[in-house]
Amino acid sequence: MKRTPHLLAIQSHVVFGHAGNSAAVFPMQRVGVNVWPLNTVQFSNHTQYGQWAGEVLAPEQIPALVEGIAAIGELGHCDAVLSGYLGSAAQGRAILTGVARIKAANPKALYLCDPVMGHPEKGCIVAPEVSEFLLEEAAAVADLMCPNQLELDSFSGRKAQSLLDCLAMARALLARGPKAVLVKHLAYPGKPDDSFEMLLVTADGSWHLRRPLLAFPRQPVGVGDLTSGLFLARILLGDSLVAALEFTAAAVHEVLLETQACTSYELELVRAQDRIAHPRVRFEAVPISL
Ligand SMILES: Nc1ncnc2c1ncn2[C@@H]1O[C@H](COP(=O)(O)OP(=O)(O)O)[C@@H](O)[C@H]1O
Ligand SMILES: Cc1ncc(COP(=O)(O)O)c(C=O)c1O
Ligand SMILES: [Mg+2]
Repeated sequence: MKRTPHLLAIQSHVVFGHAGNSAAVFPMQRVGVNVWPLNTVQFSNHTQYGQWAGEVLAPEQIPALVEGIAAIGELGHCDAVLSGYLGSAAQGRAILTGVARIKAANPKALYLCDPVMGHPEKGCIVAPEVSEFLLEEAAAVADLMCPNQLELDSFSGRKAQSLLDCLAMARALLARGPKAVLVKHLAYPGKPDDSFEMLLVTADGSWHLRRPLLAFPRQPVGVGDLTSGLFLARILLGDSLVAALEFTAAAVHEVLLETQACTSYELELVRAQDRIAHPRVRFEAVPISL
């Protein structure tokens, strides 16, 4: 029988609704991964409501919790680490300490870093020390990085001018260490208005994927976290990087269709669970040749 993979997911938790682990844990479980959620914050709701209650986890708790799992002899079973929103660079460094400990226990373990920087237009910006940490420290350790366009622009210090420019920026990030860069959401002058696009770049090639852009009165939150989580889950389940991208795009699209049909602001993950596990739509990742 095939072993069920184990994944340590280090990101935020919201009591109500879906962002961070509250967007990613259930879908990763639903596709067949054992998830170990380590919540970096516990907030009442995601920050795009403009108000919330709750607390941030002290950075030293992250390696302490990892050490606790080592103490019961289970750390070597960890196949991957996922990290998302960081409250501070100190929390990021604590995650890297945890990743180093896990890689020592299981050298095959993968680390996916979602370099969450927030959306300035939605009133959510991370401190400059966090973006600097992500580029200068986390990129060197991460096996996979999943920025959106804003995050890629921030790493590059400029705005992308074309699809080829996005590709060049993703390759520059790849050169800092990751084996693959998934740009979860592309934006560039000339992109068709009705498409939502993603880009995968590895040492072996580059792939571009398009899916329909759906209309929402208010953009749902947690889509990036859902995307990174499903991408890593499918890789652990044995998909190639390209197959994991195609599955993820389809499953996320199914969630958005369900969310749109319910006219809900929060992602309809429970209602969409069968569609997550068995997406009915399919989008092809097309190789880009220069
Ligand atoms: N097919 C789609 N149609 C419309 N909006 C989408 C679609 N897919 C994702 N989105 C929206 O696009 C954004 C996702 O962008 P991205 O920058 O990858 O992620 P996030 O901000 O969630 O990390 C979110 O605002 C999400 O609600
Ligand atoms: C607590 C929390 N975690 C994570 C996120 C990231 O969500 P997204 O996937 O939309 O980038 C947000 C966004 O507001 C948030 O409030
Ligand atoms: Mg995000």
